[in-house]
Amino acid sequence: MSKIRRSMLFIPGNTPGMLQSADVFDADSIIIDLEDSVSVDEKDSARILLEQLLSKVQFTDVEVIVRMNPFESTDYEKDIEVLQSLDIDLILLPKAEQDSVSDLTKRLESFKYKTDVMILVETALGVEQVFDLLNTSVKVKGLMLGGEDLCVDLNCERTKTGEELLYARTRVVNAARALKKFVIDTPFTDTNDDIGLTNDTRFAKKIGFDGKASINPRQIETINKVFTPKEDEINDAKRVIEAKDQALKEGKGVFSLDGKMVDLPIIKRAERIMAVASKTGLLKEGEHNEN
Ligand SMILES: CC(=O)SCCNC(=O)CCNC(=O)[C@H](O)C(C)(C)COP(=O)(O)OP(=O)(O)OC[C@H]1O[C@@H](n2cnc3c(N)ncnc32)[C@H](O)[C@@H]1OP(=O)(O)O
Ligand SMILES: O=C([O-])CC(=O)C(=O)O
Ligand SMILES: [Mg+2]
Repeated sequence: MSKIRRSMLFIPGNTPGMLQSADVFDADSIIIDLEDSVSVDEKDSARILLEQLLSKVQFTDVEVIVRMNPFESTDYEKDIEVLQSLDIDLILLPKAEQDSVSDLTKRLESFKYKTDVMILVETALGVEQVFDLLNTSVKVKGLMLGGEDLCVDLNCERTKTGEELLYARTRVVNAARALKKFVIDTPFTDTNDDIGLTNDTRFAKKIGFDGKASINPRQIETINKVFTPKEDEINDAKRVIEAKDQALKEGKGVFSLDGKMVDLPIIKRAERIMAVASKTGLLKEGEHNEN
């Protein structure tokens, strides 16, 4: 069963206080950041802190991701050196473009390193290359869209309603779905605007993202709620699946439920809702059988 990734919490890699309690916030994944939230002077100490933390603390209920520094930076080599010895789930490669994704995946393959890669698409060129980036290696499992850097590169305004990201958002979702990889939306950076966060997260879900990045623990509950199926959705999905089982016995491919047509795409949607409900612990044993 693939992992559930509704929420991913960024934590600056030079903040021992925030890192100690990283697994109490209910985020599905944490992203320990060595890149833009850590100043140049603090990069070495962040790498040391990361090694110490992961040698002492075992995070069992949360996926652990580390955002490294970009390919062009002097810290890239130093990060790879440290990451090779760490037991983490994913490396997040920022400013992902063809050269950097090829370089990182080749190196990881050459040291037979078991950790996989998530790419951070946040340049205009990265958006245009996204299908090929995801297709570079089986090590690339999914992507995150980075709206802040992308808007700098695009020289556009960064608004709360995000019209400026529409092309990039739909393009990265399409590429990820075409290749069966996961796809995570950019963070909403006003930590005091829960209505804005809710609207932005609902929109991300509506257009196909699996989850959304966050920068503050106060954002996690809202994001998880949007990406978790509601009780009535689960009940409707159960009824579709029960009706499908009955229709199959009767040899019917299409049937009507409450006056609405049900055929294969609607059944697949119901099965997907049940799969997410199952991964979030909302079903009783035996209620969902993923095959
Ligand atoms: C564009 C990008 O690249 S985004 C990714 C990189 N950016 C980041 O990683 C930023 C991460 N977030 C943060 O550093 C902070 O949340 C900020 C700067 C945005 C806001 O800081 P504050 O206003 O101090 O946050 P707030 O008042 O909500 O903090 C409340 C508590 O949550 C903790 N907290 C805040 N953010 C985080 C976080 N991301 N992870 C873990 N704990 C956190 C604080 O330490 C504080 O704990 P305390 O009560 O024990 O002192
Ligand atoms: O990782 C993210 O989603 C945030 C980020 O770097 C950006 O928006 O530039
Ligand atoms: Mg960025």
